[in-house]
Amino acid sequence: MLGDLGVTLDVAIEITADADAVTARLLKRAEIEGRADDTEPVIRKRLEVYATQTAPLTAFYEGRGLLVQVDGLGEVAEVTDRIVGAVESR
Ligand SMILES: Nc1ncnc2c1ncn2[C@@H]1O[C@H](COP(=O)(O)OP(=O)(O)O)[C@@H](O)[C@H]1O
Repeated sequence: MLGDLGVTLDVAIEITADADAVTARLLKRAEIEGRADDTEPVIRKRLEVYATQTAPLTAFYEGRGLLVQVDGLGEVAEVTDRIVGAVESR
């Protein structure tokens, strides 16, 4: 699809964070924003779907030498700096 647009992919960034940290973030969002889908069973299901359907894609990008993993734990500003660093290193 990108090829049709004459665009090449420089990097694919995978932001990693363990399930407990992600669950805690979403439960906090539930408190703040009251999102009905931020309940523990729904979060667990979303993480399962990610693991089975989306995470396997990383092997595709890794095989092409495009994958960079960024640690998603820490303050938003720290994670942002890591992502910017990963993009700039390409
Ligand atoms: N580094 C972080 N530290 C703490 N909370 C975070 C961090 N990154 C994102 N969040 C919070 O986690 C929640 C989900 O993040 P978001 O990226 O919006 O997820 P979604 O993929 O559901 O859109 C949001 O409330 C966001 O503010």
